[in-house]
Amino acid sequence: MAYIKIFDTTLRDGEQTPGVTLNTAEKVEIAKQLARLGVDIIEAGFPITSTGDFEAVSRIAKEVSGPTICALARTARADIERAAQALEGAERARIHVFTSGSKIHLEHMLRKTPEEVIEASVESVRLARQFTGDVEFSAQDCTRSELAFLYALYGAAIEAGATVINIPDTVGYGMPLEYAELIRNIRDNVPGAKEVDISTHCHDDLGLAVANSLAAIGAGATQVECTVNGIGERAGNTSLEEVVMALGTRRDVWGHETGINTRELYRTSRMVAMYTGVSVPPNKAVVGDNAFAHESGIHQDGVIKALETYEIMSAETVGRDAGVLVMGKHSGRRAFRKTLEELGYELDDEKVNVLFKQFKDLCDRKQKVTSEDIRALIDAETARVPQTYELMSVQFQSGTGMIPVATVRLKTDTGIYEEAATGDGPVDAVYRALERVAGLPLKLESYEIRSVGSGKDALGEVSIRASQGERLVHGRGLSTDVIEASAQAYVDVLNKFAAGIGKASAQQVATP
Ligand SMILES: CC(=O)SCCNC(=O)CCNC(=O)[C@H](O)C(C)(C)COP(=O)(O)OP(=O)(O)OC[C@H]1O[C@@H](n2cnc3c(N)ncnc32)[C@H](O)[C@@H]1OP(=O)(O)O
Ligand SMILES: CC(C)C(=O)C(=O)O
Repeated sequence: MAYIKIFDTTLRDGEQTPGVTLNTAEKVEIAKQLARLGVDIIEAGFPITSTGDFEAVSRIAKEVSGPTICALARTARADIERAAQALEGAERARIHVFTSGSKIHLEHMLRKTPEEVIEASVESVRLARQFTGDVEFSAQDCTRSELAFLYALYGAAIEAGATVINIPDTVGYGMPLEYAELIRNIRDNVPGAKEVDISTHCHDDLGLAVANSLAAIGAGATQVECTVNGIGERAGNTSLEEVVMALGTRRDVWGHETGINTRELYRTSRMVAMYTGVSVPPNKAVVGDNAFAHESGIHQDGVIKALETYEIMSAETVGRDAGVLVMGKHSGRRAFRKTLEELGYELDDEKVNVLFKQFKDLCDRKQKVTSEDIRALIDAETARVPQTYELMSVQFQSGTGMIPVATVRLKTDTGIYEEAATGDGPVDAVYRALERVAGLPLKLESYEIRSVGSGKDALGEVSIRASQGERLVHGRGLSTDVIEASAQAYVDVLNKFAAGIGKASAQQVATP
């Protein structure tokens, strides 16, 4: 079993995410959280970049204890001296010197010969060693570099004093088997490589950053560079939470351990998402909203019976609330009943079946059905009286410059009846049409509408009070369509009058 060092570069490569800038206070807060999380190394910044970056590294070096604090530098004296200056006061300091390894970078970007690159690297590593005994050396673009040059370059860097050699897949070009082979080759062919830490630094251009990092660990790498939520340049870096949970959940495969307190993973992810403004996609492994949510009936039935049927790790392990059942159109009766119980309702099978049907109908009309929606369905159902009148359909037309007109269709014991009427507004037109069908003049005493849940497909709940003579009745309707909810409330009133419910003495409702 090996100990895999977690090198977090959220504050350096993570901040290279297009559009992201963190201020010093935010960086210090994140660094403190990374220390609580238990990362081994925090790459706090690239101090030559700006005064702000220098200050952030400087404060983190002085204020954050536990992890080694690292600063990035090109193979340039000014970069290295600035990095060393920023790291003053750190409990443990590392300077990370980088150059490039590929022909493409040497010819087009650095415009240096291989010999010049080796010479600058050796000088820079030596200079960095004058400030700290912990020097990491990287050559960008290793996966597109010639092996012979990499052997010479890394060999020279180790000889000059590098204590960690990092093998970046800078452009996310490597394939897992190929990248593992590269790590193995460097380990076996670079003099001194077995005496230093070999590190991975992968980008996610082809969605393989985590897979490549794991493959490298399998080939002998002992340090993984990664970022919280996988943020970083272009498509981002290896996601810290994914690589850590892959190592932990499949210890049977990898046989390694990390120093990460996984219970801090979710909180760290939330903090980074909040400060960077880069939100986590819902389907993101480990920290996404849906990572421990179960929506379909068969899965829900499984996890209610035993969590391990559909969960390979528990939500609590990564610091989240237990897996949740998301009620939606794919949910089944078992999950629905469990949700009712959690909401505090104990209902018999018959009621559950009626509600389940209403719930499924609602799911067809509404994107997200919330607990509040379910509660509203239960309230409406439990307050239900015998259905003398059943609303079959309601249609209306209204608009600027036209008189609203509504057509309603009601079913009773004696048949189906339809009437149309105009009104001052669509609800008034609907109520007049209903009044005609029922043949029962009612006085509307009050009308209230409120939204249940949020969003444009929230349910509208309409409550009305209507009287006939001395009798006063309260009716309720619930629908994603507020006019339909208004009609339902009126029909509820009609049914209550028909059932003899009301404040005053019973009075027969006219049959249409
Ligand atoms: C793969 C990575 O993530 S690498 C890190 C990327 N991060 C950043 O670039 C941080 C933000 N960068 C910056 O603020 C600026 O680019 C600075 C301050 C670093 C440099 O700014 P400038 O001096 O204006 O240079 P500019 O950015 O235009 O060009 C980069 C220069 O660095 C050189 N360079 C690039 N990498 C290296 C290296 N590893 N070692 C030495 N020189 C290098 C380039 O060849 C180029 O030199 P040139 O101007 O002589 O052609
Ligand atoms: C500085 C190096 C390690 C880097 O960020 C890369 O190659 O992607």
